[in-house]
Amino acid sequence: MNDILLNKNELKNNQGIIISGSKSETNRLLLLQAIYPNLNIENASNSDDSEVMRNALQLVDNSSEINVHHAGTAMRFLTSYFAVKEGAEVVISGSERMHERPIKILVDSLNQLGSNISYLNKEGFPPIKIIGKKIKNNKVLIDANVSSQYITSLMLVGSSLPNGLEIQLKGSITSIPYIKMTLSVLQSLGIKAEFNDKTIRISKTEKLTNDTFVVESDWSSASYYYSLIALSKIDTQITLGYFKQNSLQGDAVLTEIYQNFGIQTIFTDNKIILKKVENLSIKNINLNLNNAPDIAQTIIVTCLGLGITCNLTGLHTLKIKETDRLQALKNELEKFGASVSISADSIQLNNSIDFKKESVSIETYQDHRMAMSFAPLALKQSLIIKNAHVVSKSYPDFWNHLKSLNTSTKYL
Ligand SMILES: O=C(O)C1=C[C@@H](OP(=O)(O)O)[C@@H](O)[C@H](O)C1
Ligand SMILES: C=C(OP(=O)(O)O)C(=O)O
Repeated sequence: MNDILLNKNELKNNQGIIISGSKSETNRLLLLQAIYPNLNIENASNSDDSEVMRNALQLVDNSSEINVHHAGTAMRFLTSYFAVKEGAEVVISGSERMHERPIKILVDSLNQLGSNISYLNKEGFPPIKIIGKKIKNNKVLIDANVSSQYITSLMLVGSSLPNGLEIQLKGSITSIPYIKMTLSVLQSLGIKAEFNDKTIRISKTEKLTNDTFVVESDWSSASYYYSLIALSKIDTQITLGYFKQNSLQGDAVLTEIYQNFGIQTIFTDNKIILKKVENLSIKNINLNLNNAPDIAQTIIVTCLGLGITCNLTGLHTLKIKETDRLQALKNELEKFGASVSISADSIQLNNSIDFKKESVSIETYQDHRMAMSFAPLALKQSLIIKNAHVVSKSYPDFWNHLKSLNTSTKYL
């Protein structure tokens, strides 16, 4: 499968869609399962990124080469895992893009603790070589402004260290809900962990008091249905499982954000019903998405589809994700005739547009979220999504699920 043609269409009624488990929760739990083998994970993610994590952690040989492909969480979480595993000797590499995604902040902190990690190519970037060490130190300082994944990575190994771990965060803290997710996962398994102001403390824990964790489905994946419903007629609705009202995932903020686009979220049992209840007449929206960077692409494409201008801020991390997402969005949104400006941490969609008769071809830059965030625009005009298979990084079922709602999904 390469490119996919989405002819202009309306949503069809359906029996509801079950989205697989959150990749963020799953990748945390897989690492914890490697430390605490009795841990039982239910509704785990079927994403490529979780598969990469699973395979890497199943290595029996202490001396191995691991390729994490595009999986940022796997790259960062596995670095700490092997760095504190006495006797391990591994090389971790990834896709070309992964070798442009910085890791120095995490490596410096681990080496400060007593690890032995070196760069095989460019200083500060994967591939890296790790020689696992027994870590006796229990205090570490880390820059918190570039990626919360570095902090999660340290938190996940903290309870396995002989003296636990105290992590001091330096500077402003980015993507905070992901740190809180890690904290909640640890606490719910019975690991003593606290996060006050700029200090995180994880206590040494031999055994989990609760050894089953049910992963909630992935809210970032749900965002594409919010966009589809936002671009549909009043009363259109869709049911998604399995979600809960008290989510650990910051992207559950979708329920609030999409009220701006006339969408109501109804929680019933373990599912949500998204329903378009109003055609609101807002013309412009301003949002700081520092807490929910992964839904920025979804939201700006919804705005384009609805003819709303928008100003999204707090997005400095988008430049170091699967692609430079700010530049990629600008390139693709401008194909529709939109005027888009970007800065180091923001993006503005400045005008509304007229949709075209001919299909528009969307480049996806090896970024699953470029493919999935543009797909809902097929309710407004025909699209060709290039390299459509990229979605499997987080949501392998995406095109099949979309097809169950929309008759015309054609592989080219
Ligand atoms: O911890 C996690 O599971 C994630 C943290 C976020 O990254 P940053 O902290 O680098 O923004 C997010 O964008 C990513 O998709 C998943
Ligand atoms: C940024 C993402 O993932 P990662 O950083 O784990 O590659 C994402 O899924 O949008």
